[in-house]
Amino acid sequence: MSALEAARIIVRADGHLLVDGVDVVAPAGAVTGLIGPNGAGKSTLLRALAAIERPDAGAVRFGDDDLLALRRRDRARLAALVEQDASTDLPLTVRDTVALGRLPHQSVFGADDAESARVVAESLDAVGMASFAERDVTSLSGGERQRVLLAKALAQRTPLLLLDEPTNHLDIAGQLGTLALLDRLAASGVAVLAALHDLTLAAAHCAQLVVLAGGRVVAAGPTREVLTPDLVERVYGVRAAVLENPLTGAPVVAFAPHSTDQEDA
Ligand SMILES: Nc1ncnc2c1ncn2[C@@H]1O[C@H](COP(=O)(O)OP(=O)(O)OP(=O)(O)O)[C@@H](O)[C@H]1O
Repeated sequence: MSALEAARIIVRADGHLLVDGVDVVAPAGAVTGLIGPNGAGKSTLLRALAAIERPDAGAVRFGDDDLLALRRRDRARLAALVEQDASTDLPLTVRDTVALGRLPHQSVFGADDAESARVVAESLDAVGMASFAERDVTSLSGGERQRVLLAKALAQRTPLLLLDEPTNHLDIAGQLGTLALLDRLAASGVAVLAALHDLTLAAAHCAQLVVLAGGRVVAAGPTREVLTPDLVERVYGVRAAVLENPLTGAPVVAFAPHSTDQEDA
């Protein structure tokens, strides 16, 4: 099984250094969390890893493949990116939107239509959107749209899945369902790298974390080692305690409100 291995990634825009020499490893069979404050560079990094916007320097490998050197179609068979709040302005049905994820696998002769239809149906089912298949995608709520975009990435059937805030807009059941789905994909051998804001969700589902701040990796490694009160205070400027979820034993992050921060210190 292959791992995503990105080294010394640099992204500049308009004279600003947005990603500054970042190394990331995301192994197959695990969900790796990418965390960090607003503006840390998470989305920029994910877009660079997927070569949506090519990095100015650095290497992105998946197993034996150099992702930056591959043709777009070949890369799209290896890596899928679910972008944050990606627009779904095309007036397509939900089914046809998800079917776009099959394009990298389709021959010009269209001989795999039945297979594609099956994968699209399975992908919609996996995100609980099967009953929306004929709806116009522009009529969906934010959370429904988010699920459809995830289904489109699932339909790509890639061994590497990159996700930018996949729980955005989702209610708590949707958030837990999405993370459970990522767990299942990882268990089937997929390498999953997900930018997440909710530290408790990240702690419960990610075997390892990469912490980004100011375009740099400030910590990386096994979640229980990385996610400490000190790290949270250093990176987010918020006082925190890492507790144990009484239902699961997983870490739960509790925060001190900003207003009492100084008095209690
Ligand atoms: N063209 C640009 N010129 C200058 N700065 C930019 C440009 N594009 C993005 N940025 C800045 O780069 C930084 C990283 O943005 P990015 O969207 O990658 O952060 P993020 O970690 O995903 O944040 P969030 O958690 O808010 O989604 C931000 O401060 C953003 O304002």
